[in-house]
Amino acid sequence: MTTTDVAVSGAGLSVRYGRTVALNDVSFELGTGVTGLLGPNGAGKTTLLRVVATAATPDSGHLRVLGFDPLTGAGRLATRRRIGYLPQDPGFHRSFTAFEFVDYVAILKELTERRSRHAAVRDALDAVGLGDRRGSRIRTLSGGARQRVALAAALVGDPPVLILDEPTVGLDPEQRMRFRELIADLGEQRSVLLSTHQTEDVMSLCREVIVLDHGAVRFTGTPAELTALADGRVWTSTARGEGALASWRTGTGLFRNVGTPPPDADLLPPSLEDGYLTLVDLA
Ligand SMILES: Nc1ncnc2c1ncn2[C@@H]1O[C@H](COP(=O)(O)OP(=O)(O)OP(=O)(O)O)[C@@H](O)[C@H]1O
Repeated sequence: MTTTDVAVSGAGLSVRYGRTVALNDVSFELGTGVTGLLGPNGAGKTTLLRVVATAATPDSGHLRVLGFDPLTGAGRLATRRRIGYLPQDPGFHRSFTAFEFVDYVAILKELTERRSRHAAVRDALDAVGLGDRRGSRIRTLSGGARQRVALAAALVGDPPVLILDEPTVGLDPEQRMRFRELIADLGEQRSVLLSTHQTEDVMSLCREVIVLDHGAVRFTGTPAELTALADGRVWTSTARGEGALASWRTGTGLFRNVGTPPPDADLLPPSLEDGYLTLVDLA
């Protein structure tokens, strides 16, 4: 990545909660496109997203968002105007309509001029396909539509950087596919940081992947490079494989194993999930 491509960068970021080290010396760069953030529960993903979205302050380290320093007062405001954040729990006021909720977020983002703000709210709801539902109360919407309202709130004001915390969680396969289409479109012009447990989302959407484990960056690279970590490390066998980090009987009755194969193993091409498992299991 050349310096001019870098929209967001972090260096040596650390966050502690009492004795828990949530982030430990994390450095990363985001360019245009979708960057996936993978990691086991408690790895520090939400903490990192909150730091980038200026919702949490690191104990140490540096952050740059589009040339601004969000850790200073003036830089924080400039950053907030340029970042859209979809948190894990958007904290909806369920009696709000979709329009009222997105408008409320737009006010928090300090879009103060009413007429242009309302136009921005309509644009954001149109972008997520909810233009005709903007008067619906949030409590009457399906889970997928609610997630789209949360995405519209992140999109209002058309920020060039989007931070999305597990946006496809709880969605059915069709809704997930629709969300993927939306996120892919958004990533064409913007920098999107997407935290997810869905390795398929990463494979189909992301230009780059960051793997966090125990608060530290374990991997940065392309989805193909993450997959390649498990080259020669996935095999099939009639019994549970010795030397396997993970081993399970598949629908065919044969075992699929990930780990260190025996010399005569029947090797399989790895998936991105295999690469990820290899990495975090070896931690
Ligand atoms: N406000 C807080 N107070 C105390 N500990 C916290 C707080 N927020 C996070 N932690 C701890 O920091 C660590 C990282 O949590 P974080 O939520 O960032 O992980 P995560 O990778 O997003 O997990 P998940 O995939 O389960 O959402 C965990 O050990 C968590 O318990």
